[in-house]
Amino acid sequence: MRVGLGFDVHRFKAGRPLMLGGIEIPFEVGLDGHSDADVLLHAVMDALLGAASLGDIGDHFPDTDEQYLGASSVALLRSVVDLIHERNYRVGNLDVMVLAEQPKLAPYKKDMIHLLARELAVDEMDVSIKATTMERMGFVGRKEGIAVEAIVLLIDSAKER
Ligand SMILES: Nc1ccn([C@@H]2O[C@H](COP(=O)(O)O)[C@@H](O)[C@H]2O)c(=O)n1
Ligand SMILES: C[C@@]1(CO)OP(=O)(O)OP(=O)(O)OC[C@H]1O
Repeated sequence: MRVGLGFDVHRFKAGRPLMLGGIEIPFEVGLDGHSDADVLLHAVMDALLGAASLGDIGDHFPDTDEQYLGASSVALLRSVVDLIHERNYRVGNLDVMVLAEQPKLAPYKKDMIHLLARELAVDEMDVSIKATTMERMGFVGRKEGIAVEAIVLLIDSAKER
């Protein structure tokens, strides 16, 4: 078994949709980024890549490459999951912590869990998404952006046979 840690931060930006966990969330601003800026999926990808010692998302999808301009993070996640499966790993479980003063994410967690379970090929019980404010402290507390931490367990399928 191998464990991986992911962390990402994106700044709020007006005029963009807010993509989080593959879901478009109704909110007054979105997040800035080269891709669709789905900070939650970015942290999940880094956790998966980290668990497999495959670098980070910047190594795989450089923000200097035009092909990733406006890219769907769900599409990027699919290629990361393919890499993981090619190396005979399967996901054991995923735990995500979203740090966001706004918006309230509770109504959207079920949809995010459904999407992540489908993309990671695991049961919904193996995906956990939690959210917290920063009690108005720091950049999250000032509503400048959203930060996400993710931790994932990979299981070596070859060793299970
Ligand atoms: N963006 C957020 C932040 C928090 N929640 C939910 O509210 C609970 C209380 O948050 P505190 O930061 O005040 O402890 C938290 O446990 C989450 O259930 C949320 O949905 N979206
Ligand atoms: C996803 C990529 C590539 O489009 O761009 P961003 O959306 O800016 O995201 P970030 O987490 O800053 O870094 C990874 C990038 O290479």
